[in-house]
Amino acid sequence: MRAMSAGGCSYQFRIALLGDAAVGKTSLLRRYVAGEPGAPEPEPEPEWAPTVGVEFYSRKLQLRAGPCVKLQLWDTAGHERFRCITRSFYRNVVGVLLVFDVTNRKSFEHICDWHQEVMATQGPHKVIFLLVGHKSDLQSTRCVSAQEAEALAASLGMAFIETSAKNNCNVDLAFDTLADAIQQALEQGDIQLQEDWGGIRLIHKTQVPSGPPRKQPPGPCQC
Ligand SMILES: Nc1nc2c(ncn2[C@@H]2O[C@H](COP(=O)(O)OP(=O)(O)OP(=O)(O)O)[C@@H](O)[C@H]2O)c(=O)[nH]1
Repeated sequence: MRAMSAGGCSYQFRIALLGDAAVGKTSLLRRYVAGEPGAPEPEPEPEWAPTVGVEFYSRKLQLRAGPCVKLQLWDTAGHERFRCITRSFYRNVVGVLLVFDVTNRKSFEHICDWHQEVMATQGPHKVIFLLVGHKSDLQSTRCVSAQEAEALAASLGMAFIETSAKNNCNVDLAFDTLADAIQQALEQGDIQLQEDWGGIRLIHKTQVPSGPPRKQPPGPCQC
């Protein structure tokens, strides 16, 4: 199925960011949301405060394949004490960014546990994952190489991207890549729209051709 719309969005994709506490999930999301054309000036960076439960963000995105989608973005707390709250959200997402900090080996080692958590609670719907190695600006204290992260991503059947909220490196690329993969899975029938599932929602049914697809991104930065 393929729906298109003139001005509004065709679909809403619900996406969650998961990973250990303090890996940078909130910073990555805030950077992404602040990058939307016409978005208000970002608030000054607050002192670091852990996320409590789940916080919600959204951004519109013109997909490479044509349609405009609304991404509903769920920022989950990484701390164990919020796990029973965050776990209840996994069933209703179509995409997950699994985030670790390239300077924190434990956060990388816990990626399989995060993946397993989602797989165990996801229900009948397919979830598209992306592995994100965050804080790539901190090269001198890095302790997870891109090669090992790529190998892990390949073994789990997902792509891998390194990002930095501080340098604004690959932030848009990470979300674009995940959204494009979801759209592709939808077009190929690997994911289906279902009334009782909030992972993907059809929000415009008008069959009016959409505008031109967005320009190709310049490619990943090498930070
Ligand atoms: N150097 C560097 N620091 C970052 C980056 N992104 C986030 N940080 C810092 O990492 C710390 C944790 O960031 P958060 O975004 O709050 O982490 P989180 O994963 O949302 O944490 P929880 O809400 O506890 O799960 C903060 O001090 C941020 O300033 C980055 O790209 N580079």
